[in-house]
Amino acid sequence: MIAFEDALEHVLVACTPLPAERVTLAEALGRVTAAEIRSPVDLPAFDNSAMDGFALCTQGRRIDAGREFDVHGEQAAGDGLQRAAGEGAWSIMTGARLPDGLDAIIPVEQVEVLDRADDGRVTRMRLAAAVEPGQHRRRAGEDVACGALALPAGHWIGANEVMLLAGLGLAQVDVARRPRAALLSTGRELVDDPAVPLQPGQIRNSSSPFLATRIPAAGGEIVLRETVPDEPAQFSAALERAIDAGAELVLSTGAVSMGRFDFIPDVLRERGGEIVFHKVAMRPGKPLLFARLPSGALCFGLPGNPVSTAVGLRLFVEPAMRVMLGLPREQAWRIPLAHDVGKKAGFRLHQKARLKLDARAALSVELLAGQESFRTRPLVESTVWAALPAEVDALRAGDPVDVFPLAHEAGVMLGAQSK
Ligand SMILES: Nc1nc2c(c(=O)[nH]1)N[C@H]1C(S)=C(S)[C@@H](COP(=O)(O)OP(=O)(O)OC[C@H]3O[C@@H](n4cnc5c(N)ncnc54)[C@H](O)[C@@H]3O)O[C@H]1N2
Ligand code: MOO
Repeated sequence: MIAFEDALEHVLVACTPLPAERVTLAEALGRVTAAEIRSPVDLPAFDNSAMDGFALCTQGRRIDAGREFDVHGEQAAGDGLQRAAGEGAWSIMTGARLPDGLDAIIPVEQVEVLDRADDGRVTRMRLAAAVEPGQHRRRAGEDVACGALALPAGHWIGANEVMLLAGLGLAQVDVARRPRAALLSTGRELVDDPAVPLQPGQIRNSSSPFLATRIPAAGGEIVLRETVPDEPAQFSAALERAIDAGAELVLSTGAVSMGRFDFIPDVLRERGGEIVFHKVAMRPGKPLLFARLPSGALCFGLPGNPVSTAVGLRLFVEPAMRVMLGLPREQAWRIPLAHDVGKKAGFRLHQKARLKLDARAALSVELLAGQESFRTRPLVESTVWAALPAEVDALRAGDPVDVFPLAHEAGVMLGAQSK
């Protein structure tokens, strides 16, 4: 049995970053930048107004309240080049290009209208407040200057990144290719089709839909998904189909423990696989197996209990995917325990947990009731995994523990994702 930290290290060193591919911006959500992206343009592209109001030329000096101006023109968002001549003001809308020669905007609420044309346009106004040079002007390139870093390499692309890249007019992005994963559920008790009634002793396959949901969300692509009975020959054939489908990650569930039908290690060895480790000093998920096939594919034998499968995915497979995607190594959050905990020394525990705020808004982590690995209901109350170190046999309220968000990509929200 290997320590969790050593096991994870074995997994991380076995992974290599994947090559880049070019995708459209519409396809870029949930991908990772393969190279830094520098802005090809100034954003905003031109000096423009932050307010609906009147644009003026201050000539670098404050203009006092009370001054009166003729209004010479009107500039709305979308209007093109205009040159302001003379002393006058221009009516201007938010986002409109500043006419050349003008540098400051006074909001419409801060003027007194003195005269209007027949069509309602203001033709003369008085300042009801002073105007500072450059006020309410948004300068070209003030958000992102041409040539400046828009996104670093190894950066997860979420909705905010899509907004930025769309604003820069980038139609395509170079991203890391998605790791290709095969999902092989083992167990003759499993029924995939919810329309098929269960026979005595059968259960629904809940882990396969879970993995099929998480893998694409985590940045991967599923190239094969099968359920095989407890037959080594059938598992071996499914493994071959996985390799033929180009799988770089093979995730199996079940059949890695001590039972008579726990054939995964033998089949992997028969196929020339190297078992890197089998059994980790952790709970749940102790029987976890990690192997490398001659094709280079990495095999994760996830233990069958659904929560063990989820822990194996989150704490081993997702970190592996991060290396393949070129993301930086994850750093656990350190959060104080909300209460005392007793445990047996020797095993690291990954506990269903949730973050909470006390009356003074201090953050702590609370372990949920129902930690057994067959209990899936508490997972829907959980927001994080809390890791209790192997060596300790008790922890006190307030002791900081490692905490992982349920999804690795959710760590983006704490700003930990950029190199
Ligand atoms: N004598 C021992 N027995 C067990 C040990 C042990 O050390 N000694 N370890 C236990 C632990 S820990 C776990 S975890 C399980 C892991 O067993 P396997 O990986 O071999 O998984 P199975 O036996 O095939 O299944 C375990 C359990 O999970 C259910 N299952 C399996 N696949 C699915 C699925 N896709 N969806 C929903 N549920 C699934 C399966 O029906 C079993 O109930 O072994 C312990 N035993
Ligand atoms: O992984 Mo096992 O769940 O520790 O029951």
